[in-house]
Amino acid sequence: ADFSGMWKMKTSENFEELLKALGVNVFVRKIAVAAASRPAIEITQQGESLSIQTSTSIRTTHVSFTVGQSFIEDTVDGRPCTSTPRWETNSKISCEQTLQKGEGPKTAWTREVTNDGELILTMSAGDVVCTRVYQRE
Ligand SMILES: C=C1C2=C(C[C@@]1(C)C/C=C/C(C)=C/C(=O)O)C(C)(C)CCC2
Repeated sequence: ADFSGMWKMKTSENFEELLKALGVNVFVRKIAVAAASRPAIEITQQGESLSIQTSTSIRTTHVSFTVGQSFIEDTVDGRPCTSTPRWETNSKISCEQTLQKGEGPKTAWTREVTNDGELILTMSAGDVVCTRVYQRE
């Protein structure tokens, strides 16, 4: 599947609950929820390699990875982890994360391009799952 494009968010559910499950305090959660309500996502893909830039008013993150190869990124609450992305289907990438240090709930993300051209991101922490749906600009 092709994840490339400029994506804008259509819906988000459980984002604040995700941050709460990760122990983010209410003050920072409110800032993050506000900032993450209007993200600009830019994905470029060459074969199995993806580069994802996630821009918000207060923080922009940039990850590049090749599916099947572990890489280092931050969890959504900003903690360094080792991520291992793999194809779950030919249009869905599943990525398990392992914290580099310290303890915390098990985190993971999935990214999927649907048949009607939407991008679905799920981020999980323990049994809390946040689902965000994007459309191409
Ligand atoms: C603004 C964000 C902030 C945080 C994480 C992030 C980066 C949340 C954005 C996530 C998005 C936009 C995900 C997506 O839609 O892919 C922290 C909790 C460290 C706190 C500071 C503000």
